[in-house]
Amino acid sequence: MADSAQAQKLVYLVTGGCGFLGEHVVRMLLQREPRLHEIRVFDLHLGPWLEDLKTGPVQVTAIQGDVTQAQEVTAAVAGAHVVIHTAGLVDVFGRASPKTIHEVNVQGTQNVIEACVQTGTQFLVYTSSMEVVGPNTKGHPFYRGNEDTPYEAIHKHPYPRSKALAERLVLEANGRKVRGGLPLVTCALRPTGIYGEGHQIMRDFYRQGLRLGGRLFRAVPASVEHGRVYVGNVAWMHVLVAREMKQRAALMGGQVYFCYDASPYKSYEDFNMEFLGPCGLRLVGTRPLLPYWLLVLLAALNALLQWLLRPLLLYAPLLNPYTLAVANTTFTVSTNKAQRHFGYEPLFSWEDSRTRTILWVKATEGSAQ
Ligand SMILES: NC(=O)C1=CN([C@@H]2O[C@H](COP(=O)(O)OP(=O)(O)OC[C@H]3O[C@@H](n4cnc5c(N)ncnc54)[C@H](O)[C@@H]3O)[C@@H](O)[C@H]2O)C=CC1
Ligand SMILES: C[C@@H](CO)CCC[C@@H](C)[C@H]1CC[C@H]2[C@@H]3[C@H](O)CC4=CC(=O)CC[C@]4(C)[C@H]3CC[C@]12C
Repeated sequence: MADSAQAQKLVYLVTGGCGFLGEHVVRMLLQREPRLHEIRVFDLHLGPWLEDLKTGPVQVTAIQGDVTQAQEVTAAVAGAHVVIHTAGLVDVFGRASPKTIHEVNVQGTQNVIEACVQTGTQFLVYTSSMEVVGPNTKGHPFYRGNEDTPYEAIHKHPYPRSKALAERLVLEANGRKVRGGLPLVTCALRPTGIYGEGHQIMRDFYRQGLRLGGRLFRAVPASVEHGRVYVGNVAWMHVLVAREMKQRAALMGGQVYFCYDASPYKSYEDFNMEFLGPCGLRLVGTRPLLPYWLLVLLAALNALLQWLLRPLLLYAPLLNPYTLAVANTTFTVSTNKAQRHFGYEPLFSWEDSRTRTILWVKATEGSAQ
C-alpha cells in the first residue's frame, strides 16, 4: 500500500471472518482485491469452508483466536496492512451476559486498536451498526435519515450500547501514531439489518413458518419501515473503504458511513416475505393479528421467563421488549455519503440480492411448496 513494491502484496486481517458478514467479506476480498497477497481470517470458531480457499493464489491463513485476548490479537495483526474488524457478539436475545457483550464488542475493539498502534498497522475498518444511532428507547422514528440527521440516541440494551462505545473508540483512534510514526486511519460502517445468504434469523423465520403449516402471523404494522441491506453490498463497502482509505485518508479518516443499497423500504416482516413468499410461506393478516399492548405483555412475559429460568436453562425467544421495540419503530436510511466519499455503488441490484437470498433459503431446508 505504501509503495509500489508493497502495492502488489497486501496483507489483510478480517476478524470475525467466519461469521455471516465476515465470510462474505473474505470471499469478496478474494474476488475483488487484486493486490491481495495474504488474507488472515481470525475467529473464535473457524469454518470448514476455509479449507477450500487455501488452494487459490492468495495465501489464506486461518487463525483461531479471541478478540478479548490482547496478545492473540496483536500476534494476528502484526504485519497486516489493513484490519477489517467485523468480530462481535450479536446478541439482542439475552443469550450472553451484558458483561460478555461488553468484553467482546468494546474490549475486543480496544484490543484491535492497540494492536494496530503497537504493530504499525495503519488502516482499520470497523463494522459498526445502525444500532449505535437507534431506534431509541423513546420509539422516535428515524425516517430515511443520513449520517448527519439529528437523533436522540439513547442506549439501554447491552448490544447497541457496546456498539456505540466501540464505534467511538474507533473514531477517536483516528490519527493516533502507529509504530513507525504514521497516523492510524479509521472508518466505521453502519449496516442496517443485514440479509442474504447465511442469515440465521431468516432461517429461523423460515423454519417457524414451516412448523406453522406454511404461515407466519403479522405482528408489526406494514407502515413501520425497517432498513435492510444485502450482505454482498455490505461486504463490498468494506472492501472499497479498505481500498480507498489510504488515498483519501484526510476525507475518510474518522468518518462513519451507513451501509445502503436499493433494497426497498418495508416493514421487517414484509421485507422477509420477499424471500419467504417465493419459498412457499404466507404472511397472515394485513394488520397485526394481536393488539400492540398484548405483544408488549408477551414480550415482557418472555423477559420474565428468561430471568426465572436462567438458573435451569437458556430461554431466548425472538420476541422480547427490545426486539419488539426495534421491529416496531421506523428506522431507514437515505444517503449517498459512501458514493461521494469513496465512489461506492452497490455491486448487487435489488433483483440480484433478492434472487440470491431466495435460492439460499430454498437450498437451506427445501421449499415449503
Ligand atoms: N447481522 C446484522 O444484521 C448486523 C450486524 N452488524 C455487525 O456486523 C458484525 C458481524 O455480524 P454478523 O456477521 O451478523 O454476526 P455473526 O455472529 O455471524 O459473526 C460474528 C463473528 O464474530 C466471531 N466472534 C464472536 N466473538 C468473538 C471473539 N471473542 N473473538 C473472535 N471472534 C469472535 C463469531 O465467531 C462470528 O464468526 C458484528 O460486528 C455486528 O455487530 C451490524 C449491523 C447489522
Ligand atoms: C416482533 C417479531 C414478530 O415477528 C419480530 C422480531 C424481529 C426481530 C428479531 C428483528 C427485528 C429487527 C432486527 C434487528 C435490526 O435489523 C437491527 C440489527 C442490527 C444489528 O447490528 C444486529 C442485529 C439487529 C439488532 C437485528 C436483530 C433482529 C431484530 C431485532
